[in-house]
Amino acid sequence: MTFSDKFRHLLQLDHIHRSALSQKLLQYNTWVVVFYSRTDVATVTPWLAPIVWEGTFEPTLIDTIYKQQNLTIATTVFAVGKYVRFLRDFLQTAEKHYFLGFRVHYYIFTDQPEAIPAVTLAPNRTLTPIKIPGSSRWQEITLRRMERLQEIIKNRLIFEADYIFSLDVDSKFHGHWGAESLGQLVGALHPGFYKANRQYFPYERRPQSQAYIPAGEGDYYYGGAVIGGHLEDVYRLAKTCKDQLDIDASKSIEAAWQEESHLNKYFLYNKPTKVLSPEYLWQDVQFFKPQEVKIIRFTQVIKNNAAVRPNP
Ligand SMILES: CC(=O)N[C@H]1[C@@H](OP(=O)(O)OP(=O)(O)OC[C@H]2O[C@@H](n3ccc(=O)[nH]c3=O)[C@H](O)[C@@H]2O)O[C@H](CO)[C@H](O)[C@@H]1O
Ligand SMILES: [Mn+2]
Repeated sequence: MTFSDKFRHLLQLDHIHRSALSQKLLQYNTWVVVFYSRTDVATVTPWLAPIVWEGTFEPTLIDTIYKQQNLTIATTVFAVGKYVRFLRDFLQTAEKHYFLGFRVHYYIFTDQPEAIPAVTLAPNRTLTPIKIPGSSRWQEITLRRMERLQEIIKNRLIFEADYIFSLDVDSKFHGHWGAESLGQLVGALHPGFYKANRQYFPYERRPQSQAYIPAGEGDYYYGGAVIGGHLEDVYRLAKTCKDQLDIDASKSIEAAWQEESHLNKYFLYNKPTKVLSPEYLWQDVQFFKPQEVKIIRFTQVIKNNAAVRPNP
């Protein structure tokens, strides 16, 4: 193909994409787009990453744009021991709200593949069970996710997906979660601390830990239940956190909130390019819904820790 052939080909492609898009893009009023904003919450970080709140974006528009790219969203979920009981609700509600119309590939890490419920998935959506050993400590299960995550991205997902989300299984979807959440590196504001002064963030405060964040530092407190982004970026995050967790383990120190503490340390020095508001990480225990939260999209269900965890 000569240069001019290639150029003509690109122009044709561009034309096809534009005409396919234009119909859908015209489906809403332009004034809505021009005035889309919120004044009651911060919608951008000091490093100009969007903070995704309801009312700051047009879901159909964003989904339409990203659908042109024919993306696959890998979604990794751990369900070890008694946590397999959360899978049915997680999957059933994900099929109602999560990346509808996109190719989604769930990877379920579990010690009991036979206990994965048969949930009907929409076309273009698949589920792969991955057998891993159980553990007698819940802390070990949650922090080992980083190791598994970097392994599976390197060995498998780079061939199978474009973006990844790692999500807690003790959760349910209640509202739209689509392409507005995509970005190079994505974190979610923990619902318990998004209005707190950073001196109250439960960062790891012991200098002996690799997750240590000194007083007077820190942007936000991110929840460990939602991590997302491009495969390469999440690989770097998972690999770094795994290495830091190993160093801590060799000194017999476990950070205050296990991998969540290391995640917060990582995000302090590697800023997310997009931040999800607590709409994307709510907790049913917080039954009071403040005014700024217009919609709850994904929430941690109430669980009896003593009944589901292998240890206190
Ligand atoms: C809302 C939020 O940000 N939650 C974080 C928080 O507590 P959580 O109370 O949400 O932690 P959790 O008990 O839900 O454990 C995190 C996840 O590990 C998996 N799991 C855990 C135990 C088990 O026996 N089997 C099993 O499969 C499962 O996918 C679960 O969703 O702190 C944890 C680390 O301490 C994680 O960072 C969680 O993401
Ligand atoms: Mn959880």
